[in-house]
Amino acid sequence: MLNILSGTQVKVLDRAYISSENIESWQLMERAANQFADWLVQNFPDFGREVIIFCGPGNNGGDGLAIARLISETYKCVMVVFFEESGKCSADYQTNWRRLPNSVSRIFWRDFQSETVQNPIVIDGIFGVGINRPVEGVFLEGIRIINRMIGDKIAIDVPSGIPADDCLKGEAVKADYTVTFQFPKLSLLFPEHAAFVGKMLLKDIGIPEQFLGGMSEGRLYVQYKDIPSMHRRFNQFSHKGDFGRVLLIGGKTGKVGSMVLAAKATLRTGSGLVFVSVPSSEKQILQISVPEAMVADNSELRDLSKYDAIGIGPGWGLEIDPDYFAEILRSVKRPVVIDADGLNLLAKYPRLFDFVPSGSILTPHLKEFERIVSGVACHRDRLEKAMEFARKHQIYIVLKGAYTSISCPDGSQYFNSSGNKFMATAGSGDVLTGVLSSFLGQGYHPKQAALCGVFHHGMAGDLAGAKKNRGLIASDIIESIPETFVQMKLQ
Ligand SMILES: NC(=O)C1=CN([C@@H]2O[C@H](COP(=O)(O)OP(=O)(O)OC[C@H]3O[C@@H](n4cnc5c(N)ncnc54)[C@H](OP(=O)(O)O)[C@@H]3O)[C@@H](O)[C@H]2O)[C@@H](O)CC1
Ligand SMILES: Nc1ncnc2c1ncn2[C@@H]1O[C@H](COP(=O)(O)OP(=O)(O)O)[C@@H](O)[C@H]1O
Ligand SMILES: [K+]
Repeated sequence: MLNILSGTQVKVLDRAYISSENIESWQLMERAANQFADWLVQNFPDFGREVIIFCGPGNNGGDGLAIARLISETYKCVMVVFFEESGKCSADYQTNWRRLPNSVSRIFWRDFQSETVQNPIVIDGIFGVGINRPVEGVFLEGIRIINRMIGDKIAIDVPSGIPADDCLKGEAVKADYTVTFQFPKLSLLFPEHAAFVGKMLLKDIGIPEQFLGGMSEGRLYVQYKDIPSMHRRFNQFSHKGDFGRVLLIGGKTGKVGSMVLAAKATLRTGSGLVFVSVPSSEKQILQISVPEAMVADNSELRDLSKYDAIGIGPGWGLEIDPDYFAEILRSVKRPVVIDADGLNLLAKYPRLFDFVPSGSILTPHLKEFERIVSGVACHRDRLEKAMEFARKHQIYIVLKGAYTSISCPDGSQYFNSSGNKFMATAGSGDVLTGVLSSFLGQGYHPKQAALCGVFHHGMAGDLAGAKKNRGLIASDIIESIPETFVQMKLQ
């Protein structure tokens, strides 16, 4: 797992690593520039296009200059636009300025005429994580020039203007791609910055993970390689009971489809027995749509101790008696998954939080979260509030969206890397409820259930999205869940 450090820690990390490896700081910059240049050459193979690189006065600009040198023999025309005379810039900027070959043209920002270039590749190296105040003056002009230009725009590390860990105040470069180094900077994961970051690419510059671990601030980025070892293994003699009995509660008239999706997803994630509680008028729909599931009648709801996991809320409606909900929560003696109307009921009747079993997993999307903790200013604020909430109630908050975050009662916060925009379609969240309930029922610790569940759900969405693109529907995610286990070679 990759630690996400704050912007101010990047310099500390750099220094510590450089001294432990006995290398020069420009050599680390060279690795970053090489990674960027390799990606550029592979992805933009029209070498006749002009490449314009905007270089600010710090190491982000230094990266830009190193990149200019590295690509100067591949692209026919490479130009550096600079803002300060080299003597006033960072030491590694100066080193790379001296190493610029003659074939790279250099132009002072005020003399640059953007109208004279046609469809260039524009590289933004004005500021990276070292930005420490809102941008104004010449650099703001630079950002505006980039934003006015027409071409492919690629930010080095961070789109200039965006603070590494906070929300943008003012203007910033609107990039199509951001190639970031070592770990994703926190602010690249904020929904408010989507139009600035574009597609994020993560490039390793060779600082070992354990090095970052020593500086951990409790924020981690979860990738494919982290997941298989988190799974429980089952043996050849495993039986239905080992894979868990799961109960799902929800699905009022007109919304029973949410229970159909959740039940199918629970089964596809490997649960042994799935029971569903829906209003009696909806039972038949459920039985016909999911013959593998059993419909729980009210008498079965009296003894909740026989279920290994319970998922509550999709399509439930807001008319549910809060005392009935409280009774369910009180009588379950283990963590539950709460989604959709389960969350809306908690927001409507906050006293219900007192009954939520510790270790439970709550899965709000941004709106649902805001109903629970009103007054959210931006994503930074949301993440802090989610963290506080998780600690206070000793629960897991799965804040859904791109880079879904998982805030844990122990103060750690994880960011998921799988998933895609095509999953923003009705019922995707119901599928997640099923996946999470299934892992809880299979005996996973709630943290493992949350991390594995969110990752597999996103990965299933990626597999389905590769075939269905924007035609993806929630059922496609369900059908792709088994492939996620096959690809990870899970037993
Ligand atoms: N391990 C890694 O990740 C690696 C990171 N690397 C790269 O280094 C980048 C970080 O470089 P960095 O620290 O030099 O900061 P950077 O963003 O270039 O700007 C700082 C300069 O701008 C100034 N300044 C700040 N705000 C300002 C404002 N609003 N308006 C005007 N000026 C402002 C500030 O000076 P000040 O005025 O505050 O004294 C300073 O001169 C990082 O993003 C990545 O690209 C790789 O090369 C190697 C490995
Ligand atoms: N742009 C995106 N990138 C990655 N995942 C996404 C994106 N948009 C939505 N998702 C995922 O799809 C699911 C949508 O859930 P939710 O908003 O509850 O949908 P619904 O209420 O329609 O079931 C969440 O798991 C979320 O993380
Ligand atoms: K930048």
